[in-house]
Amino acid sequence: MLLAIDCGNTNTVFSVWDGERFLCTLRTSTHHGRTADAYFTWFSTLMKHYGIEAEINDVIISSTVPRVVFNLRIFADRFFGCRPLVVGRPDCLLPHDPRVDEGTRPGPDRLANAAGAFDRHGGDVVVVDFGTATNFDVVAADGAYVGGVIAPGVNLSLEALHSGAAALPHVDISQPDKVIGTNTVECIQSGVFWGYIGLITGIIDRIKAEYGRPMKVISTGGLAPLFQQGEDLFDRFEDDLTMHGLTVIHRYNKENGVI
Ligand SMILES: Nc1ncnc2c1ncn2[C@@H]1O[C@H](COP(=O)(O)OP(=O)(O)OP(=O)(O)O)[C@@H](O)[C@H]1O
Ligand SMILES: CC(C)(CO)[C@@H](O)C(=O)NCCC(=O)O
Ligand SMILES: [K+]
Repeated sequence: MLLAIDCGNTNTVFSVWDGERFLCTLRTSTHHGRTADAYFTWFSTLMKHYGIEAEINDVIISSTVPRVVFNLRIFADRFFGCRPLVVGRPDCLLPHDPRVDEGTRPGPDRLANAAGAFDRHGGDVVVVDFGTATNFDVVAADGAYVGGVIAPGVNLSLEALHSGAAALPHVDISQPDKVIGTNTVECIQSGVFWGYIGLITGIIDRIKAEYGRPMKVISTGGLAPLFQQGEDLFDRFEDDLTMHGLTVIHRYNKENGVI
């Protein structure tokens, strides 16, 4: 079985894939100091808790935080006896090579999103991924990742207001009923929520205009549903898109004899 690890700047997600479906999805915060032993203690405890018996013999990692890969490699080697595939490294093949400026290293989560979106929908897709950053990943007709947009994430924007302005409290995101807030919290929520609606709409419209062909818009990431409510921004929401992309990349490497 395959263990797919999606390590973001805020959270790290482990999913076990049996070849047809995900048996479980486990989430922890990202810490570069976490050791291989600590990962295994956490992972095996939760697997036992959910009554899942999985014989893992392959591991694939997408990490937007380079430093955590060291301990995750030891984790894969020590507990599952395998050399993990690390997306973005030269020895991990991609079904379609990205077309970006020379020297650019697209985030592995974006490469996984592109592989997952192409597998499910074919090309001419834009993926909107709501993580620490909000990124828009454009997948061409032939499946290549061809770039996109990186914007500050929702929680990062809220945090920036709180840390940069002495009188502004920490606020959680929610959808305000109206735009004109009548207290500080409502004003912040309005700014970030409606500002974000404008950002998403504006960027998607501009991407479509520049791209010049009809495109599908797929959203992913924990906060995507919040922006879908009552708005017609995305064609689909697919929570497991990055993980699905990792299984696609793993399968491609297996078929091509890399592992
Ligand atoms: N309705 C909500 N209100 C507030 N926070 C939410 C809500 N829904 C999800 N979240 C949080 O939003 C964050 C976004 O989730 P997601 O897993 O997509 O990105 P992340 O893990 O934070 O980012 P990264 O992948 O860059 O580490 C998570 O921390 C999640 O707990
Ligand atoms: C944009 C993020 C932070 C989104 O997780 C990640 O994909 C990343 O670190 N990317 C590297 C730069 C790039 O994608 O062009
Ligand atoms: K993510």
